[in-house]
Amino acid sequence: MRFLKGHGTDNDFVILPDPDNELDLPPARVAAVCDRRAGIGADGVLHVVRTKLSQEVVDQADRAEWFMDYRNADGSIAEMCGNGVRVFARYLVEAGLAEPGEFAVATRGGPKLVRLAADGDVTVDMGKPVVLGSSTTTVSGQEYTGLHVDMGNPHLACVIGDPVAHLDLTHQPAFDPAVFPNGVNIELLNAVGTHRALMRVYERGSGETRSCGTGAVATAVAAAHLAGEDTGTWTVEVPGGILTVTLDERTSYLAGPAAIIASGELTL
Ligand SMILES: N[C@@H](CCC[C@H](N)C(=O)O)C(=O)O
Repeated sequence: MRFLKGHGTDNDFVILPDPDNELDLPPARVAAVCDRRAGIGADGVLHVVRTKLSQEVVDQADRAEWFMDYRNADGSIAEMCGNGVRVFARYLVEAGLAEPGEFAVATRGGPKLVRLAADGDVTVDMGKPVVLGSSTTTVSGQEYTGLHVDMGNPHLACVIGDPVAHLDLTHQPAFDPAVFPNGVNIELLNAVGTHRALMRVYERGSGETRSCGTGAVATAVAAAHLAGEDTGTWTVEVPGGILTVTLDERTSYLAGPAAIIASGELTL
């Protein structure tokens, strides 16, 4: 079957076009595709399906023609992926499946409005982040406290004093399963200067990745909280590049580059 490969600030995805929702994608198959040695290699899969043909999101069919059925690298299902939806939008336009400009994409976290700019950036309206309190994580024996932020998917965003560049994120950081029964994406960040943060992330279902869009918004929320602010624009620097997050009274926006870099045939 045909596949494409794309990324947004090095958060990389295998795109599987399947308009009629005919593909069987058990976790082991997704994990095989995402394997960086024996497969194509990716942080996740963007399964492209017509919204009206997916029972899960058929109620969004009047808003969005296409459903981003997102899977993590281990094959688990996630509600939302901020970089994924930006790459998904880029794919739809390049494939002639959507008109350039503004349109909605169906996700398990609800329909997301995306906008493609002439400079190559893709912006997505991520909705209003929901802060649900605080919790802790432990990385290499060091405990950090952060904000529990719901972006459709769960996040724990911790502003820390230690330089994020020095953290060892090769292992799953510990977290409280009573707070996060379905797992959590963990962002560690340094707030630097005005409205700028350096972020690293350990993603649920994928391990450390070089970027995470929902995580960048959670990071901006945590940095804003630290500064005693609710609104504004934050630059979030991740190992894979730079994302821009805007928080306003009603919603949040995530902006950054998104590219399709390869296509081919895959033997599943
Ligand atoms: N990289 C994504 C988030 C992907 C899903 C996440 N791992 C989860 O399980 O919630 C992003 O850009 O937001």
